[in-house]
Amino acid sequence: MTDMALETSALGKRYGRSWALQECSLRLPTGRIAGLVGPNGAGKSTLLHLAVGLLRPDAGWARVFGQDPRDNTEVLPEIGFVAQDTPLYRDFTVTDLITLGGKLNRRWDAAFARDRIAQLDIPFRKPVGKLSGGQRAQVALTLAMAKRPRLLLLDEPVAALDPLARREFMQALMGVVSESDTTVLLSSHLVADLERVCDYLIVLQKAHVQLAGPIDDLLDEHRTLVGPRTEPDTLPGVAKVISASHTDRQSTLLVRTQGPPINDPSWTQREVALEDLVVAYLHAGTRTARTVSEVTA
Ligand SMILES: Nc1ncnc2c1ncn2[C@@H]1O[C@H](COP(=O)(O)OP(=O)(O)OP(=O)(O)O)[C@@H](O)[C@H]1O
Repeated sequence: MTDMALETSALGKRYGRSWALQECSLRLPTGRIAGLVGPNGAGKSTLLHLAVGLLRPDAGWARVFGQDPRDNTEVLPEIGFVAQDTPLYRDFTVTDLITLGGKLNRRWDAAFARDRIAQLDIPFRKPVGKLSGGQRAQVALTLAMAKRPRLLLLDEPVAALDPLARREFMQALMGVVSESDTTVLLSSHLVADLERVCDYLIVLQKAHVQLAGPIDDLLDEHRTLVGPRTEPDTLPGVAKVISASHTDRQSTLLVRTQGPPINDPSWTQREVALEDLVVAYLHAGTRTARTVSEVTA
């Protein structure tokens, strides 16, 4: 029995001559709520589709709870997936979809689905196509959860929602997850939303994983240093300079630390905000287009 909900090794997917995802090695432990962040075209949907077995890798492998989702249909009931734009049968009512879910899924908690839709005050008898975007997103999440999956993959579930609906959706997601032992991987462009609910982060840029790990560890391992203008190749206690900006007199560095604490008095140290960390790695990714960090479990 593995304690990894999702594990990939050198995973890659190519369209023609372009890699949509390349050399992706990740280990997402069970019980995490992980955010997958990256700009348009970074490879987020591709990774999620590979994880659910909807795409075949051109390199490497993906395993969900230790099994290849393409070869092992037994693992599919363990995975709930809500694709981008929450595609649902638009002429079906919520009641129809709950009934359909019962016919298509081995393990199906219709009572949970009905209770949650009633709590959210979403009409059961209206065609789904006539619901608001926020209501449709909630219906899609409810149906995915009614499957009682052990891994829930959500591709930009809040993209269509206004800020209030977004916040409500994220709170609902946290509530639902805290009542079960579901591992969640959700993609979004909005780091602030992810920060509120996620305890694990994966940053993708140009088909490559730039950074991955538990958010607390990532924040612990990085510092902003402000000091006299310099362009240092090495600094004691620094594994890597991720980003640097300079004025005439002063340099500001975002660094990944290593080993003993940095105690050079010429540098003032600050903790790093998650958004700044993500932005620094995305900029670093545009410069190198290669992985700049090993992936930590
Ligand atoms: N079916 C396809 N055929 C050809 N290229 C594709 C296909 N699907 C994705 N791509 C390309 O693969 C790359 C990664 O796309 P992907 O949809 O995974 O990115 P994403 O990070 O989810 O983007 P977004 O935030 O815009 O949804 C992009 O360059 C995209 O154009």
